[in-house]
Amino acid sequence: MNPAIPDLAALHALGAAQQPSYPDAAAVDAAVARLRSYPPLVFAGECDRLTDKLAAVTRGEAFLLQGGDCAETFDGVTADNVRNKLRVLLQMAVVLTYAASVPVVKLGRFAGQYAKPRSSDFETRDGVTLPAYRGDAVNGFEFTEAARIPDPQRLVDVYHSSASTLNLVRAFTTGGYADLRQVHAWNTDFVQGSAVGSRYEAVANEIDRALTFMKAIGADPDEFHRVEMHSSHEALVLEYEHAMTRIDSRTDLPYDVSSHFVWIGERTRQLDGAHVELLSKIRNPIGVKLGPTTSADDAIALSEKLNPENTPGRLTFITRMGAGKIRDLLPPLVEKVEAAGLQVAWVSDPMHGNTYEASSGYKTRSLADVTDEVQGFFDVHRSLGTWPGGIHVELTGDDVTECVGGLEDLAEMDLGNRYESVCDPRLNRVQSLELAFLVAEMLRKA
Ligand SMILES: O=C[C@H](O)[C@H](O)COP(=O)(O)O
Ligand SMILES: C=C(OP(=O)(O)O)C(=O)O
Ligand SMILES: [Mn+2]
Repeated sequence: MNPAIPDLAALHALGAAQQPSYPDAAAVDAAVARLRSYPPLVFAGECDRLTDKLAAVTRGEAFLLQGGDCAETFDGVTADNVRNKLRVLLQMAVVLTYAASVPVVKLGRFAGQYAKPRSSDFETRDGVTLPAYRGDAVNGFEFTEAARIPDPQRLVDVYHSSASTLNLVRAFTTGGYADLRQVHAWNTDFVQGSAVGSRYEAVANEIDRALTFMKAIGADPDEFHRVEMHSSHEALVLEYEHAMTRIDSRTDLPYDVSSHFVWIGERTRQLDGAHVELLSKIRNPIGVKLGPTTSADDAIALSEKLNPENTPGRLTFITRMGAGKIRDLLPPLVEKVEAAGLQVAWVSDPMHGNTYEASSGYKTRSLADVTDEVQGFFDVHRSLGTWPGGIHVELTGDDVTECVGGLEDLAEMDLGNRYESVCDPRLNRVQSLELAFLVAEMLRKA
């Protein structure tokens, strides 16, 4: 390990929030040793490419679409599931690119998104209290004492599940599934019959015409054959991220090779804490979630520590204020960070500030709030003359019933029909596409 990277004990000594309490230290050491022996999941050069793309976002020349599950599960690593997630991201990207004529940087919240910070360490059901579920990386979702014990072997399973997911994503995105000439084929099943499905079909028809025109004037159709899709997750469990941090042979610099992009969550962004320390050492492009308690000084200090060279593309601030607060809280933050001359990409997470509990007990979000936060984000950036650089969304390619609202008018009483998330409520495919059309409209005006 590069001497610049503190060892795990030193990191833990800094204080690390939201970590599992493993009962068996020897088993942790064994899992970490196993992970250290595994090959990288991504190549450092790919991370650099993503940094370059995010530099374009920082300059206002591209838009970031980051999306996927709140929490991936090991059981969810199936061909259908991965394909459906990819498909909705491709459809959204097409809508955004076409309607706004802006390059869209595609970043999946997948192939590693297995660890969850929680607001409480415990969960109580029918008078029984057990440790909270912290993601498949840590413990089991099943509500039993045995399942909820943190098991470090799960970190090894995270590696293998991420490898399978990434392998399939790479196959789909380079092997023809993501070919722009497939733009109609992505519009299948339940989406096709929806209002937003027909709107998409109209865009797809126009893209067809544009492709035919380009072919006629001699453009190489293979240009449209592949798509670049990157992976990302929250860097939460120190053992995993530390074991996957390696020295790049080209540059002799450390990269977290578990994902192209990793971010620090709202609950772990303490300036002198372990997560900020570890991510300050790696060379990947990174993000930090900024919630409503973030002061401009906090954001500036984070930028100085995480991006001391002020490299464009290195740092993305993902704001998640809530629809009711964004118009008040975002302006002073953006103003001061920009006045300090800091190079950051500004991205909106319109999900995490808008979660509430429905009367049925389900955690949910309303598409109206989600849209309103994104609108507020665009309004603030427009008034300050800064670039609204992207969206970070929890979504799925399936027809789930987790968030309310949208053109299908999903109501709170529908939530039980198909609520499958093991953590936060995700937009379903129709809601995701609807959001893409709304954001495309905002982008066009921006
Ligand atoms: O996204 C994940 C977080 O763990 C989540 O927003 C917190 O949810 P909780 O309040 O259910 O723990
Ligand atoms: C936990 C998450 O977000 P935040 O850190 O912003 O609460 C998340 O992205 O799932
Ligand atoms: Mn979440």
